[in-house]
Amino acid sequence: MDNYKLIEELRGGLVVSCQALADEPLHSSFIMSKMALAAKRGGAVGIRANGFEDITAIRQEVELPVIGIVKKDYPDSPIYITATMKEVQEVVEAGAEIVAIDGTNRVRPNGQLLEEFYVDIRNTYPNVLIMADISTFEEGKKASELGVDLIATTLCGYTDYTKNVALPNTELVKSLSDQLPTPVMAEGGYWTLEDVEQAMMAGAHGCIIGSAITRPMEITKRFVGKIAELKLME
Ligand SMILES: CC(=O)N[C@H](C=O)[C@@H](O)[C@H](O)[C@H](O)COP(=O)(O)O
Repeated sequence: MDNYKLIEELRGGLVVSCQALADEPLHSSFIMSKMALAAKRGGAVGIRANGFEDITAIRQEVELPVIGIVKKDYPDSPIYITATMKEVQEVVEAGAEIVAIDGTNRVRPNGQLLEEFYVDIRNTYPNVLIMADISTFEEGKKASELGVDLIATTLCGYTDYTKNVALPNTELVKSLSDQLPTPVMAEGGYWTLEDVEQAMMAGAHGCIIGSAITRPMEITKRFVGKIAELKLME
């Protein structure tokens, strides 16, 4: 599929993020591949996944566009989503069509700035689509000016300077969608049908949901929390 068609496939659709890190109960490529299958049967238009093994297993199970990332903690660096070319290579070799990278203005663990990293990716993998995971409007604007193919609001709430922002941030989706030519995926903290409605009304190209669909421990906590709140009111 050509890249223009691929971006169109995501329009008005739901991408399901199928991720469970090593410390999570469902950590398993097999389980993630079945989560992806369930998402596909439910009507998802794409999958977001982490790491070579999960992306490969998902690729074998479903024929949907995959947004690949590699989460890795580097000492002394706050950047953990696809931080260097090594992680990009892993995503591309696993077969993802889209690589999502940290799209903030923070310095990468290898000292690179976003613009240098972006040029390296384009030069090395000219056919791979680049999604910038950003946390603020300014970061989205810069990523758009660089020429990324897609912007996602993934990191809003997860950088030092946005950690107090309430999620989901549909206002950020609106300002990005209104002012930039680059398609914007609403991502981060989408839990209800109303949240999704607001994001789509705000002009989102599509919505990416993880925890509310694929993290049963978080889903359980949410219900348990509600019951605990009700008990306090008795
Ligand atoms: C901040 C960060 O590391 N986000 C990660 C990015 O891939 C995932 O852990 C999230 O699940 C994903 O962004 C979807 O968001 P939510 O799970 O809130 O629907």
